[in-house]
Amino acid sequence: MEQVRAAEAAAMARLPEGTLMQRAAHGLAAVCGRLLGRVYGSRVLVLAGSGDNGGDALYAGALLARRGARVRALLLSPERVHAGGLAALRAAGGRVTDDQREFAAADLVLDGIVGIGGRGGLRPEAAGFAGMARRGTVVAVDVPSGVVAGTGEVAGAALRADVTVCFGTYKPGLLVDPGASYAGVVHLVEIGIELPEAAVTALQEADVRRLLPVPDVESDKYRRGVVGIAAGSAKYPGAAVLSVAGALRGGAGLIRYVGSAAAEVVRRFPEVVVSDAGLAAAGRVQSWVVGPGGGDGVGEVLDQALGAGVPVLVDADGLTELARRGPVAGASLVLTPHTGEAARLLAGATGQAPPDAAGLAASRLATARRLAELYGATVLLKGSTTVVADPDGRCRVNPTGTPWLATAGSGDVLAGLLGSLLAAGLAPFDAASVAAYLHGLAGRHAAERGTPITAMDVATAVNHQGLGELRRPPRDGS
Ligand SMILES: NC(=O)C1=CN([C@@H]2O[C@H](COP(=O)(O)OP(=O)(O)OC[C@H]3O[C@@H](n4cnc5c(N)ncnc54)[C@H](O)[C@@H]3O)[C@@H](O)[C@H]2O)[C@@H](O)CC1
Ligand SMILES: Nc1ncnc2c1ncn2[C@@H]1O[C@H](COP(=O)(O)OP(=O)(O)O)[C@@H](O)[C@H]1O
Ligand SMILES: [K+]
Repeated sequence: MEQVRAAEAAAMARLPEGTLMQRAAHGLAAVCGRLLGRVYGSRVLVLAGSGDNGGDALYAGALLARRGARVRALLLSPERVHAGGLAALRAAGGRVTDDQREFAAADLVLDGIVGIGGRGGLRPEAAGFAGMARRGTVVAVDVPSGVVAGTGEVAGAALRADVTVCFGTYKPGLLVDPGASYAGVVHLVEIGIELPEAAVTALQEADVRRLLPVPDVESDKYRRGVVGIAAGSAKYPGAAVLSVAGALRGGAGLIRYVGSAAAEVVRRFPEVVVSDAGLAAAGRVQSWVVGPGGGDGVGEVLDQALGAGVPVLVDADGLTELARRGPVAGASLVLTPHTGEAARLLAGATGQAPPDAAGLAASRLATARRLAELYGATVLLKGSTTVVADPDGRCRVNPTGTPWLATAGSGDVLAGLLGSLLAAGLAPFDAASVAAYLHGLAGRHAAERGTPITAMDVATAVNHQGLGELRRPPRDGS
């Protein structure tokens, strides 16, 4: 958020005073007008805190009042309210109220309590609104109050918005849970600020299209990439089948499977080359996937993979084993923990007791970054919002996915898919973020009818036609 402030300061220095706030307020009022349909005669409540966020809300309230809305403003700190915003609202016919019942009666509530200047949990006078019954639409100004704009963390209560109108740039807190679940539909209003490359980004369809490997005339199966899958055990043979299913859809030219589920794997996928000897006997690969359903023998498998000189993806039982050892040097590593595994990994690296997994889910960006730094690895932290952190500090939030993906074995499919992209030569950070993107889209496609899906449905859906389009260059060649 420091970058946003610096960019705003630079723009403000160029522009007449108040220009950015006026742009923000006009964009905000326009969205509110569309949501209301008929502005004239509608009831609007502005919740105004003491900073510029309250200023935006009051100016937008004034614009709606000029169009005939009955606008009331509830001031959370009347002595420190944005004076210009309040004067504009009054001049337009709006009034100040202290009647909290306006909240339930309003057709539209503008949440201008705090924006990017919010610190700590909402103060008690504001927190009460978080749980209050409402009839109308709640529109958050820039960010739902109570959500930390830079991280998506929520310290205590936050206002639940139907729509968030953010200014200049999407704040990470609108894209990462738990914050994202408070934001509703997010609209961006351009206010003319120029930002440096953001610390947290999200892949767009065009990025995925650019990154996904497509075979050309010179390709052969080895050049397309060979992925090695060391997964499954007597107890969990299914994990082997599912990670191979994911890998087959990732675009590698050949899959070598090593482990005790070789018979199950070839029965289902005759195209896979299998062996039940060690990794060294498997032949050359360009990446190893270690751990899904790995069972007790996973330690030795991990040792062999780490010594193979190719990128290694460690998942599931492999992560538990890695946590026992703590950070290892030498290999290019991708770790794919859910929050429970992340807790173990943190404990393994710090020697402290494992932190509470729910707490890690509430601070997803910080958790992924910390693990990436501690293990010198690319970390894909799974869950309601998947985030990918690189040891070089970059971070991506995955924009696709659906809660239907929370089904046994879907993580195995993701591991195979990601391993396949590594073998095809994508850098670990790109491979992880593209895999999460495709996995999330496949999950959405499989769950299109709103019925439960299986992990194998997800793997199959990666080949769905819509996703296949991502591998085709656009017709204009751009
Ligand atoms: N700086 C700019 O040029 C622009 C800023 N804009 C708006 O300005 C906002 C940032 O404004 P500010 O820097 O004034 O900060 P905010 O208005 O976001 O918050 C600061 C105020 O809120 C109070 N506050 C902090 N934490 C609180 C909490 N937990 N509970 C209750 N009150 C709390 C503080 O005492 C302070 O008065 C942006 O989010 C955006 O809405 C827009 O107008 C666009 C242009
Ligand atoms: N609430 C949720 N919303 C969206 N995706 C989820 C949610 N919970 C889990 N997922 C996704 O489902 C997959 C589950 O993987 P994982 O936890 O490894 O399960 P398993 O080990 O059974 O395969 C991950 O891709 C994860 O991001
Ligand atoms: K707000």
